[in-house]
Amino acid sequence: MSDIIVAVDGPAGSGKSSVSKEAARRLGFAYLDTGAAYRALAWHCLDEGVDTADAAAVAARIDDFDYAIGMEPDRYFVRVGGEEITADIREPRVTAVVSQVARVPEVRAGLTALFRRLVSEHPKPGVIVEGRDITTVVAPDAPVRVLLTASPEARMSRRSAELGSESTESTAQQLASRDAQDMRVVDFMNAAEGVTTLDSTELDFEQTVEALITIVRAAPTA
Ligand SMILES: Nc1ncnc2c1ncn2[C@@H]1O[C@H](COP(=O)(O)OP(=O)(O)O)[C@@H](O)[C@H]1O
Ligand SMILES: Nc1ccn([C@@H]2O[C@H](COP(=O)(O)OP(=O)(O)O)[C@@H](O)[C@H]2O)c(=O)n1
Repeated sequence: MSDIIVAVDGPAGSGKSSVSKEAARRLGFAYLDTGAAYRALAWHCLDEGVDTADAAAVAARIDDFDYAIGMEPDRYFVRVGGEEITADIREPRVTAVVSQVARVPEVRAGLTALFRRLVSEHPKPGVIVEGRDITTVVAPDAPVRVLLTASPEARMSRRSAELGSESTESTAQQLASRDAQDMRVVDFMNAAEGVTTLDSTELDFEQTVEALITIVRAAPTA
């Protein structure tokens, strides 16, 4: 059982994955990227020829979804049915349909149960769990809950720098449209009661990691 659960939510490109992974590494904690599971299920649907716009067809895939994820910050991997798909789930064709998969209630219920099991089974002294609904749905009782934000301009320029090849304009459009679709399901733009907002717009990567670690260390149970 992980003692300290650190819940981190925020919009696309705010730095959730990279900052959470590095903070977990320095704290000796595990790290759970929940977006990877939604991406992996979307990849699986595409692989099986399932129409991702068909909610019932997508929901039918959740019960036998054979998913594995690395929660060691230095040994991150994603597998479905034993096949390693760590890089595949970041492909634009997956990113384009992941919000359709994530809006299906049966998918959210199934993956939420999976995340809670993974968090409870991990042997590290703590775990940082990042996504969109961790502070509100997956782990609302976590002793540390953070909303990681950044201005739309900062998020878009970070994401387009990361993707390199695509034009900044199309990256910005895709990011904004995915956030808008995701916001219909769960609010990750406004901090829920008791959630600390960490705005990284004016912080570099190192400063953001340090700020998150400071919040974790200041928590009563940490
Ligand atoms: N504070 C920051 N300043 C500059 N770049 C950052 C900062 N935080 C994260 N990044 C970079 O921005 C990109 C997007 O971060 P990522 O962790 O993938 O975001 P998210 O998981 O929220 O979508 C990555 O290349 C990451 O290294
Ligand atoms: N807790 C979560 C995490 C991700 N998601 C969905 O999964 C998608 C991919 O999440 P991600 O964290 O990999 O996205 P990025 O912000 O890293 O691009 C999001 O666009 C949401 O549709 C979700 O619904 N709930």
